[in-house]
Amino acid sequence: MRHTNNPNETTSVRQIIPSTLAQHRLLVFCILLSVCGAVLTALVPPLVLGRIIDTLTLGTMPSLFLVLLYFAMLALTGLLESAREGLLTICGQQITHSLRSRLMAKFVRLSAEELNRQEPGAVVSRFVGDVDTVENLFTSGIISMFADACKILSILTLIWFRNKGLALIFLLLLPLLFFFTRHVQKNMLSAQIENRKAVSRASAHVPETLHNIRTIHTLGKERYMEQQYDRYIGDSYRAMERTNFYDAVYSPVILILNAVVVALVMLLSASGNPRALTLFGMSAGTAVAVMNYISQIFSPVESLGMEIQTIQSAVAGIHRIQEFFGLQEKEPSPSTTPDSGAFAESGTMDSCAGTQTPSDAPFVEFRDVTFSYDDDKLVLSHLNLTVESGDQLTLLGRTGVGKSTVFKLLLGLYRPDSGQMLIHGVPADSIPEDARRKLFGYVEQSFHPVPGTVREQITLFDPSISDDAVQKVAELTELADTISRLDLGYDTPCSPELFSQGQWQLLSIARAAASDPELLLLDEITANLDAETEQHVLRALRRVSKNRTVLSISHRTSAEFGRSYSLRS
Ligand SMILES: Nc1ncnc2c1ncn2[C@@H]1O[C@H](COP(=O)(O)OP(=O)(O)OP(=O)(O)O)[C@@H](O)[C@H]1O
Repeated sequence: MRHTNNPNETTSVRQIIPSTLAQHRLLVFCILLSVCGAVLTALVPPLVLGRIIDTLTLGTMPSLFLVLLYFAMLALTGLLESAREGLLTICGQQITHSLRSRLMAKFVRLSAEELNRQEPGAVVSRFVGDVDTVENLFTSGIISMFADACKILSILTLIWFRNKGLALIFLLLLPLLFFFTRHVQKNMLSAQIENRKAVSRASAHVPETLHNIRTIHTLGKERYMEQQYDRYIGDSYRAMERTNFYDAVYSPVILILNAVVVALVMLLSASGNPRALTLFGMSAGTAVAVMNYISQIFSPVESLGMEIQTIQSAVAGIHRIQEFFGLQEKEPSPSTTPDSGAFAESGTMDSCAGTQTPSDAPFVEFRDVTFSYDDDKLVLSHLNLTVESGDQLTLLGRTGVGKSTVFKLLLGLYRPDSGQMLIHGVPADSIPEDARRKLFGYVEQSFHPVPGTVREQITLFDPSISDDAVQKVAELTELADTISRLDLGYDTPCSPELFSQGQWQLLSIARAAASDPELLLLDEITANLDAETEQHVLRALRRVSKNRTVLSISHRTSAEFGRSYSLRS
């Protein structure tokens, strides 16, 4: 079933973009003003220049006003064009910000099943590549296309009033020029994509060769690896050649076309033929203005091709982002679930002692739980297990029997197919997010650092965890001395070489204990440690686990913690 936790949260690109633009009306107005202003002011200088030339050809001096007007209009056009670019960039950034915020809001609401199905690379490309294509839609897509279309139309209109013959030539020529430009751009793009693929294959080939150097020597595959590398480099070279060819051909073709059109119009206007003169006749000043317009009209036609490309990529990007917004979310908010009871009121476990939760309910109870990830593969069958407050229990069992699955059900990531998974008598999956951090402390096989300082590894940026609490857990885990010996103590930025593997695992325990959780979940935490470090970690763990409920997972045959429970398939 697909649903959204917050029904007011917009999850449609087609709504996010207009609502972002509506929030920045002044910005949008300024963009439109600068776009239209730049198009109109760019038309004036050639006209003024034409007038100056006409005045000069009559043997009189042009007025200072005309000369100043010419330069002022050139400057104004430049100013408006740079303002347009700047404002478009700001607008694109606003849209990028809105899209990424909504994508992140969606990401944290995704269900565990959906997260499992997602390729990490594909998710990252939604946030980065696809959002960038939507930003480009505004910075170099729709608005630029509108500006270029206005420019072409206004130049054509002006030429029509100045030289109908030239306007007719352009009406015939521009579609041909447009299709030629698109042809060149498409071929260049496909050559560039081929080149990028070939370069990335060649780049990957080098570390792969170094990584497998012993196997290559052992199997005598040096020649084969060399040939592969040559092939990738050859592909890249051929693709580059194609790009260079089109690049080299396009500009001369446009310049020659420009020159041919100018020459044709000049020849016809100077031919003296009365028929030709009705279409092409013009004064010297108009000739200068027209030549100016001819050179101006080619560049927007060239840009139009790229803008179409940008819009096509943005449409594909919007489609992919929309797909992401359609992914399955977690079950509805617990505040709407009647049996989430006391958890929903304050979001903490303290309230569980209240009258709404049955006082005799065990801390953790698997009540006849049956669970499978897919319909055909049963992982847990009719599991009955009770953990009382203060209990310390180790789950034992061979690999694949479902020990980690028990934790996932307990953390409320999945729902049992049948039976009930209860915490203090409340279904685990209906416990609010903020109550979970107070309720569970989770220690995994290895430490997963977050970017930040040593303190932030422990607090996970939770402002409610005080410096005293950080110090206390560091002492409990015997890390306090090690941390105080660091240059910046708790404020030392974290890097892999800062601690040994055992110390990282101690930091993991400190992190789990920092929020003073009621239940500690330990997932084979000593699996990667040597015997001595293991004893060290277990000692720290015993101190942290005092007066706490602990549920641990172990591959071993005997329990590291309290009593044991053997899971069987
Ligand atoms: N996300 C998932 N989607 C589908 N099947 C899964 C998923 N996670 C685990 N499984 C399957 O469920 C079964 C139990 O896995 P689980 O990780 O709970 O076992 P385990 O007892 O913790 O194993 P180990 O001790 O090796 O970590 C396995 O057969 C595994 O392939």
